[in-house]
Amino acid sequence: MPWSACFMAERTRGGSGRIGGGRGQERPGAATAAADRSAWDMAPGLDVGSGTRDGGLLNSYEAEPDRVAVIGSGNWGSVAARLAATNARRLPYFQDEVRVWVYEEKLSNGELLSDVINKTQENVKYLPNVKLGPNVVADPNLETAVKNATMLVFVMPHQFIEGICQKLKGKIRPDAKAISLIKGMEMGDDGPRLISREISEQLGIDCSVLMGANIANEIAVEQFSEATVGYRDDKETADKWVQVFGTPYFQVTHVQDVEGVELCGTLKNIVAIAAGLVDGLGMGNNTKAAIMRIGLKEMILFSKLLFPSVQDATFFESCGIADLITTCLGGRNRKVADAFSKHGGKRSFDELEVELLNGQKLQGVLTAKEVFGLLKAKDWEESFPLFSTVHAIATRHLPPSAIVEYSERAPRKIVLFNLYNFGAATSFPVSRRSVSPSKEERSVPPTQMSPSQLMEDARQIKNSASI
Ligand SMILES: NC(=O)c1ccc[n+]([C@@H]2O[C@H](COP(=O)([O-])OP(=O)(O)OC[C@H]3O[C@@H](n4cnc5c(N)ncnc54)[C@H](O)[C@@H]3O)[C@@H](O)[C@H]2O)c1
Ligand SMILES: O=P(O)(O)OC[C@H](O)CO
Repeated sequence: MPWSACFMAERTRGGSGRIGGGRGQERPGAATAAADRSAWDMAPGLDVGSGTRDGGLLNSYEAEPDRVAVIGSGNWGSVAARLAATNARRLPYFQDEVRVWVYEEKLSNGELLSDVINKTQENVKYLPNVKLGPNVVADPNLETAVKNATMLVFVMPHQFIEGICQKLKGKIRPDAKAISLIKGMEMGDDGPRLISREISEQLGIDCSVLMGANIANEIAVEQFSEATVGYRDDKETADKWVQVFGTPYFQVTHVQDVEGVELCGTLKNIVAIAAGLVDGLGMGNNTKAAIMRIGLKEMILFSKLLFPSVQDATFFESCGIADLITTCLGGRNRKVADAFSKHGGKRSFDELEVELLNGQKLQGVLTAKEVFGLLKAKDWEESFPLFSTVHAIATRHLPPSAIVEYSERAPRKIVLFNLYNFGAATSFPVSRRSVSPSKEERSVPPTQMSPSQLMEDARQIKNSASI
């Protein structure tokens, strides 16, 4: 795609977004290492994103350039650091250094990962053969990694976020802004909690999200991609996040729908597991497209049941349909589910994750479990046959083939009622005996989560699913 076309594009829904405008400047005195610089890096005079063009951002940064810290250094964390470092070098309103917190580990040659990153500018374990940039500093100490940072980028597997937030309490600037690149959610005693909410509540700071069709290895080699920033009400900060990450090859827009954007990124991982399962079964494109369609429908319904404010249009941004497609075609969730399926469900996801991903982590299996916990609590399973079946397969209560046998047409209640009320099913196939749920189980979801139209949609899905 020619960059000129990108520059002309009107980008931001509900904003004044425009690509181009030509105010971008090389930061005076910025570290330069021509060998490490992309064409974009070398191109002062171009700017990207949807932020205020004519001095707005620059003026607001004159007092103190922002300092970006990246918390997490896996596959995507390393690419996020590379993007932020590129922009920190070239834009005057960012401090040059981008510090990255590294979960320290010893490599097979005995060296520490953070030492190697600092020596080679390369995350040899999680993003080999890609230079992160001369201004990236790897720091295994969480406290010093975030010291004085005004912009905190959270990017790690979601299961670790709670512990990290605990450690960060009292260590960050109270005026810091956060963004979560984490695709996942948590189930607390009080119900589901999005990761951005967890960060916000634990640390008392604003937290936006960035999600999109973003297979990290492709962005690392600067193939054209898009992403969506979701923000709550602080558009100025959303503009800044666009400046932190946007490049001509990584087009970032923003929408005022933080929950919608985050739930897209979170839920698509469950659908990707389903897509991998059908791949492993040797099924073709039609089957995978059907899985993606059903999955998208469940993503929309689930998101709106949880947050009625979620906007339909969000599902058509990069964070929605585009991420669903790329993950189902080429992501890690798909890859491991494919292997699980090929092994007939005899080897666990945990085992295959270790074998296939070299320390990288899946999010889909855990997310399916967390989402299923809520479906069960609300008696929503029948309205979410694909999500429920993925969980039953991943926990090896159904065979991989159940993904096509049960998605959107089978008596999910039977399977899951058996699973949770009478102990786990031990052999396949699962009986189709009808089991009536109790009165309590039939109770409708709480009214604050179920606008009448949504519940009507849910009822329609439910009816079409029953046999
Ligand atoms: N990789 C991608 O293509 C991609 C793209 C978009 C979003 N994401 C999302 O970004 C998030 C982070 O994924 P990633 O790809 O950067 O990571 P990853 O899966 O590549 O790597 C796992 C990371 O977890 C760290 N880790 C291991 N044990 C830990 C612990 N106890 N505490 C803290 N950290 C620990 C490892 O050091 C490593 O940095 C996930 O939510 C993922 O869904 C990933
Ligand atoms: O590799 P996955 O399955 O974790 O997906 C990666 C990204 O989320 C794709 O946008």
